[in-house]
Amino acid sequence: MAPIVRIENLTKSYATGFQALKGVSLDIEEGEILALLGPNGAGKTTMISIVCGIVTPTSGRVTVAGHDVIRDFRKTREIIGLVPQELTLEAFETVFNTVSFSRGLHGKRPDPALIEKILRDLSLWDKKDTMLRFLSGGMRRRVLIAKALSYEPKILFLDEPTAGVDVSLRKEMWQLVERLRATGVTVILTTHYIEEAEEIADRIGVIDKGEILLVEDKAALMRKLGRKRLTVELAEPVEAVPAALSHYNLSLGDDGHTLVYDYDTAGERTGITGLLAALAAAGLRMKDVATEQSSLEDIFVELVGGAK
Ligand SMILES: Nc1ncnc2c1ncn2[C@@H]1O[C@H](COP(=O)(O)OP(=O)(O)OP(=O)(O)O)[C@@H](O)[C@H]1O
Repeated sequence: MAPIVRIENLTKSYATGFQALKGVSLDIEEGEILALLGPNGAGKTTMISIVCGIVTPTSGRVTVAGHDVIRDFRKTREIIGLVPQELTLEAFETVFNTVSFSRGLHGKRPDPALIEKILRDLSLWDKKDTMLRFLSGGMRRRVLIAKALSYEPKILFLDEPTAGVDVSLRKEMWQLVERLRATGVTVILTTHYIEEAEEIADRIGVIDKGEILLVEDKAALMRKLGRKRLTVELAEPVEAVPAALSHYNLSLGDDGHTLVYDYDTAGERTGITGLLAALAAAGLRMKDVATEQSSLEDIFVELVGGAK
């Protein structure tokens, strides 16, 4: 199937001469949840803004459902919902009217039942008659999402949807994204919360200094770059790693009470069985064994740190 969004060799130099994007190419598949991770200033908002037709690229091309985002601007804007970072809302308008108005702006017939459903899904229904200026920051952010959903986009861009949102609301938003995906909507979100990407994304893109460092299926990424650590707690401490175990590259921890073994999860053989047998053969008694898996955060820090 052709990708729903195709980004080809996109560059962007701002009037200041700053090059925010340096040749980005990316295909986004219909129905997926793609999380874009990257440090501040990486170029995430610039890229999203170009896809949404708000910023013009310096060179390169973007198509949405086969339509060029510059030439067929109207068509592509109909398909895309954008939830921006900034909270720009009409202070004196009510929640319900703002969201309904947004639907009308996109040329859709009024649909109060749909607006009600969206507001209920976002826990905003009890605020429907409240003026926007009386809402909290988290509620305003949800109004921005409701506005974008009001015209039933096929693709939804969320620029840091949960920044400054409390934990329970963040979880609610994740559930909402899941429900949207279940209805076939493609979701692209930028985030600083790696936990968020780990929780909800199908694929993860890492962007830094205007370049895509990688785009990969989340599970494959964890398998490929993930490392595991086995920590063996010894019944009696040792002063050094026994010579018979030297080829395992173990390190001694906790004043000789633990032996630590790092291994690659991508390898066919981890060597754990052999290691445990060798420990027993060397006369070391084990009190406990624990493993931990590197998180997406470790992987991200390694990638972006390594690119500096
Ligand atoms: N209108 C502009 N004029 C000049 N430079 C800009 C403009 N907009 C963005 N930039 C610069 O381009 C770079 C990329 O910005 P962008 O907002 O795309 O990053 P981001 O990855 O979204 O960052 P954040 O996570 O902080 O939102 C930054 O260095 C920013 O200062």
